[in-house]
Amino acid sequence: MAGRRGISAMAQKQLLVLVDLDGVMADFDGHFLTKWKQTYPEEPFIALEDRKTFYLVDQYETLKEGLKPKIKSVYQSKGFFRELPPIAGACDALKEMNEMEGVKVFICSSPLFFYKYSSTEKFAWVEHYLGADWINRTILTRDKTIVNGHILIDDNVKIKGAVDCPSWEHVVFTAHYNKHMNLRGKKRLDNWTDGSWRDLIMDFKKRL
Ligand SMILES: Cc1cn([C@H]2C[C@H](OP(=O)(O)O)[C@@H](CO)O2)c(=O)[nH]c1=O
Ligand SMILES: [Mg+2]
Repeated sequence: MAGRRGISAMAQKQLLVLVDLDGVMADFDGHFLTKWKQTYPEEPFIALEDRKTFYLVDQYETLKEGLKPKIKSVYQSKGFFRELPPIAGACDALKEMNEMEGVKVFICSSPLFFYKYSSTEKFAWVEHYLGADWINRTILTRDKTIVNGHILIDDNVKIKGAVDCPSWEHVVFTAHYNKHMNLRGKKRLDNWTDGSWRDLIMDFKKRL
C-alpha cells in the first residue's frame, strides 16, 4: 500500500505539457500562403506580417467576397497537413523537453471538421518529425478543454469547449495574427529558438 502511495506521489510531480501542432510546431499559415499563391495566382493574398485573425477565412473574406470555397480547397486537400514545414526549433525543443526530469509532453491538436486527410496526416507528421514513439503521446480532439494537463501551449487565443475551467493553463504561442491581441493576462511563448521555453517549463515545475 505504502509502495502504491509512493508511486502516485511521484506521478503527481510529473508536469504534463500539452503542445498544439498547427501554428506551434507546424507552419499552417506559411504553408497555406505558398499553396494559395500556387493554386490561385489570380486571387489576392495576405502577407504573413499582415495576418490578423486566427481563422484564415475570416480575414480573406474581407479582401474579396466568396473566397471561402477556394480557401477550403487548399487546406482540405490531400497532403496539405503532411507537408506542413516544422516551425524553427520546435521538434528539437519538444524532444529535449520530454527528456527533462519530471516532464511529460503530449501533442494536443484538432483535426479539421473535414477530418478525412488532416487526422491521419497529423499522425504521419508527428511520426516523421518526432518519431514513432510520439504517436503514443498524440491526442487529436476537437475539444481541448476536456484534456488533462498543466500547460497547453497553443496559438489560438480563444480556446473554447465543454469545460469552462480546463485543468491546464493556456500559454499562447506567438504568431503573426495573435501578436497584437490582448491575452488578458495569459503568458506567451514567442518561439522555440531563444531557449525561453526552458524557463517557462522550470517555472511551472516549481509550482507543482
Ligand atoms: C481552418 C483553420 C485551421 N487551422 C488549424 C487549427 C487546428 O489545428 P491545431 O489544433 O493543431 O492548431 C486545425 C483544425 O482547425 O487546423 C488554423 O490554424 N487556421 C485555420 O484557418
Ligand atoms: Mg494551433
